[in-house]
Amino acid sequence: MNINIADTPDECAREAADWITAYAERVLQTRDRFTIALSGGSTPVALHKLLAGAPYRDRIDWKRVHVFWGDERYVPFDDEKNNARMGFETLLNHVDVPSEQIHVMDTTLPPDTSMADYGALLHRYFDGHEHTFDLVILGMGDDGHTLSLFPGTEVVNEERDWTKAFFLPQQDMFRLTITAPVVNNAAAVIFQVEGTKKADSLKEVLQGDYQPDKYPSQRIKPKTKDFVWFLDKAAASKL
Ligand SMILES: O=C1O[C@H](COP(=O)(O)O)[C@@H](O)[C@H](O)[C@H]1O
Repeated sequence: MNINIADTPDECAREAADWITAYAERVLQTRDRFTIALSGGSTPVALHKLLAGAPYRDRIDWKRVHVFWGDERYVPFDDEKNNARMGFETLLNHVDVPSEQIHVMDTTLPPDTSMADYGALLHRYFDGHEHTFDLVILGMGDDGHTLSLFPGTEVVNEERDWTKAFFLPQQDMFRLTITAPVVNNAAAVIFQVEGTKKADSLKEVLQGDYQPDKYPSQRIKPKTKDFVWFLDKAAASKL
């Protein structure tokens, strides 16, 4: 695991964009496709916008990229809280990924059906392969959640199923998510975490006792050496 600390959120996004671009170029030299899981929330916006513009956009062969999401809020696609909508507006509307290679978590189906379908899709893509995704991009909430693995929820401890849907009472909504086993078998994983409000949880996640029910990001322990935390100084201030 590597920890990269940038002075500002903009620098943090730029360093993550540099890393992702170099890594995607490297993977596509020897393989015909690049599979990536995007995160939601607000942190990835700056990163996406960088990847969608020069010089990054032109260094990645987007026609060979297959896009997935790590998690979704169960709201319609055009709702401002929808993670996939954000991914399209900030990145996918500006690069050349074939539409059949973009796999949103469907919020028009019942939540369990949507996640059963998504799990089946992931198994079709990755069964028989050494790794799952080539890259999973993760964020972390102020409370230490990642994906839709929230403190105190059963899904944090999921060992078998690759996807889950569940109702999150504190947000009064269903959540759709991939689970720790699929992330921990990815070829590369990065976290992007910014801001003072995340500093306390981040310290616990990285340096505290192992308490994944309280700090679900601790469940992410990929086998790969390509595991990088991109932090800004504010998020890293308590380390
Ligand atoms: O709800 C979510 O929150 C986390 C963190 O979001 P941020 O706004 O603090 O960057 C995000 O990683 C996750 O995908 C999203 O669904």
